[in-house]
Amino acid sequence: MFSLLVLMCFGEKLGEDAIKAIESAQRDLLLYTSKLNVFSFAPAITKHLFRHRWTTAFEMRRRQKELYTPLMTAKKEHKNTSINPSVDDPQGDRYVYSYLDSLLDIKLADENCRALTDDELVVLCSEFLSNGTETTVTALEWIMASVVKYPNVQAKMREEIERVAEDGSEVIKEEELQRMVYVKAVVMEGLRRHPPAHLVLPHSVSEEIVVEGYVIPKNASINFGVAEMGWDGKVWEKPMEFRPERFVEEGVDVTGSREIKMMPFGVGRRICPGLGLAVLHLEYFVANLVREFEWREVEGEEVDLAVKPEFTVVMKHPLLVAHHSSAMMRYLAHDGW
Ligand code: HEM
Repeated sequence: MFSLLVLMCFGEKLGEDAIKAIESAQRDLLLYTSKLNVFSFAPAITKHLFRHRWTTAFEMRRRQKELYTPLMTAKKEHKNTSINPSVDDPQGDRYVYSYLDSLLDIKLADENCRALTDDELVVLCSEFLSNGTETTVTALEWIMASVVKYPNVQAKMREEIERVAEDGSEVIKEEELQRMVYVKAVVMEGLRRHPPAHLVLPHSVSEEIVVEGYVIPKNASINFGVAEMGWDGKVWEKPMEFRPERFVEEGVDVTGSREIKMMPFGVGRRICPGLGLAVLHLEYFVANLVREFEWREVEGEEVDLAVKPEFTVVMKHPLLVAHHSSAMMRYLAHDGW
């Protein structure tokens, strides 16, 4: 998943070592972020009181910039030379149009049409990589945990996949996914029951407002209990049960434009810009994993749904599973094993 996002971000296929270095710098900074919350309170003072934290974070960002700079420079050079990807790169595996290309095209209209600075590019690419991978990987782990814990759900998914996907094809195609109603419902139920983010990013109130008798003053920082919304017994029947059928029967709007029953991606102006990509990745990985393998609990290692808050809310005990090739299982079943 990380390699895929690095390709989408920088538009270059990097070697394993380069990807590992970017991933490690990214993860160190991400895990350190919780230590930086102290700076939201009286930063002029806390910056001195917690000087060590400040310099450590600064050093981590410097390391990241060191890794990104050659990639940014190469991209700028490509843009300045008139490379025609279809001629210079007929296989299309060197010059992929990327997130960085779109950032380099930006001109800030209210700041004399200036381009983004290198520091701004580093922060935005870093945000893209961490927001785009940690969340999706966490969601995938939780969904697969439910697939293992509820064999009836897994069997129903496999039946749908075998019915819809073309026989003998290497992977399930995007247009086939669109016809897999139950796979989509499993992904939605996973995001409702185990949203990777239990809160959204902090939002600020632009005008004083009264909500159900509570005054929320202008400029207050507010947040929303995303997980609790998805578990609300007044809205969801038996909310703690993992029952994808509820989405087959009713469907749901996760963008908040029609209703807000769950909001794993936030809603409104600051809704997650990666929503479409994340849902596509989740459906794609879950469907292909279930098509290729049968997933079971390891004997004596029951799937444990305890949570641990990190950058996202992850499984406290990472998923440990046994898997067997589906083709092999069909062969053994056919031979009466
Ligand atoms: C299952 C996967 C994902 C979940 C659950 C998720 C969830 C969220 C949430 C809750 C927010 C905060 C919204 C708010 O503050 O109102 C957010 C913001 C964001 N997400 Fe995602 N996200 C996912 C995948 C992705 C992907 C794949 C990308 C990019 C490739 C991405 C990029 C971002 C960015 C850049 C922001 C910040 C937007 C802003 O500051 O306005 N996310 N995401």
